[in-house]
Amino acid sequence: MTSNSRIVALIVAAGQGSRAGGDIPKQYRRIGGKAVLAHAHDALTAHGGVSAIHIVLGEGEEERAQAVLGDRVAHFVTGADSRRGSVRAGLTAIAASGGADIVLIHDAARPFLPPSVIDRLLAALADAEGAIPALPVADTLVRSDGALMGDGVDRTDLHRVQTPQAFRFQAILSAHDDWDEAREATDDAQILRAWGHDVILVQGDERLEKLTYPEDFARAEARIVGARTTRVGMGYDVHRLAPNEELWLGGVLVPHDRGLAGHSDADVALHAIVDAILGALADGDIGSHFPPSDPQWRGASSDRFLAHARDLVLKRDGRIDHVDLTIICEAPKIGPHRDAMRAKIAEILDVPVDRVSVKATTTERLGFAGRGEGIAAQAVATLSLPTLF
Ligand SMILES: Nc1ccn([C@@H]2O[C@H](COP(=O)(O)OP(=O)(O)OP(=O)(O)O)[C@@H](O)[C@H]2O)c(=O)n1
Ligand SMILES: C[C@](O)(CO)[C@H](O)COP(=O)(O)O
Repeated sequence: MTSNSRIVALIVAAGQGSRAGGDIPKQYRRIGGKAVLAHAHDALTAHGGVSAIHIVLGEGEEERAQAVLGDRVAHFVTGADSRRGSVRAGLTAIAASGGADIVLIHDAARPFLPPSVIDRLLAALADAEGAIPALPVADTLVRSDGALMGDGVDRTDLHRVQTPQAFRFQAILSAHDDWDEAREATDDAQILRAWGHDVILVQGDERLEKLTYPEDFARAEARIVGARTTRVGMGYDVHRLAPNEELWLGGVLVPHDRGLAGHSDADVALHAIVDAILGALADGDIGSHFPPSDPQWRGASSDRFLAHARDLVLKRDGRIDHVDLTIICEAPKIGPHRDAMRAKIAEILDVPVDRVSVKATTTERLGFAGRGEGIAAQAVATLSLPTLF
């Protein structure tokens, strides 16, 4: 694998989910408010190396799939009666749309995919045409003899095999094309191996468990709901007060004899909140998302920057628990505008207004704010994010 390798993900989601029961196939059921298929898509997209996602669906399921995927992007392919047939249909579609160097074949029914597993798989492809995640079997294994226990099975060297399975694309495509249709195979690594290639085992992950039976969903739900962490970020910004400028503060146009100067509308309060949210996400700062050198942000309303920060939180399945803003200036008085600012910030962040605090202070006429040369703002944002990975 080189850093230029084109890595394409293939999610198989054309099964009936008959063992899982329920009214709809398991890939469309929700865990933590998000469809199983969307979890799998997000996990693959979150790995920066994946350049395209193909999803194999049951016949006529495109609308249902797009409904649960929202604005996530994927190429849809119609599947077959067996998982093997569905994978083959997906590989054929990838070949027809430009091919790939590497393909990651993944069950939609394995929604929790840590990026570290993908890293291990891709690294292993330096030494083989295929690599799969596997976990050693830990329990005692026995055959059943009706309701009775039969002979024990030696568990030495036995592993549970998971997905995604990583392959050099041409190798797995050829192996599938050459496979005897009369035989079944429960995974793609068997097909590659039967064609004469080595497949490397890398360490799998307990979180990758496949959703197969009804009780698996309750466990998955408990995992995602329980596993959240609180993140706190802080932001600070200053802009200069200048004549002939409008004064935008906290998303509100405040009447004043001067306004704040800057590349955008210079709303120092919203900028501080954006940086606080980005800080909690550990995702750079406002300048790295909206470079001042980019002319498209000249005079831009800072509402857009704050909406962008909100969307980054939502994309990570996060929630904005609280924002605390302090505006530091001698004038104008913030009190008369406080409620309008709180309402506006809450509207942009799409949170109840009681999660937004706006405070103000002077610096007792000391420093640049005290002399009325500029306005400063600082903010603290508290987020709740999933901690699965
Ligand atoms: N004809 C099929 C069968 C399975 N799959 C996909 O293969 C993955 C793993 O299969 P499995 O857990 O066996 O899913 P189902 O076949 O849906 O389950 P069941 O056997 O209980 O009906 C699932 O994401 C499933 O959607 C597929 O794309 N096409
Ligand atoms: C491919 C697979 O996920 C590897 O463990 C598994 O074999 C697919 O599930 P199935 O029940 O065998 O269809």
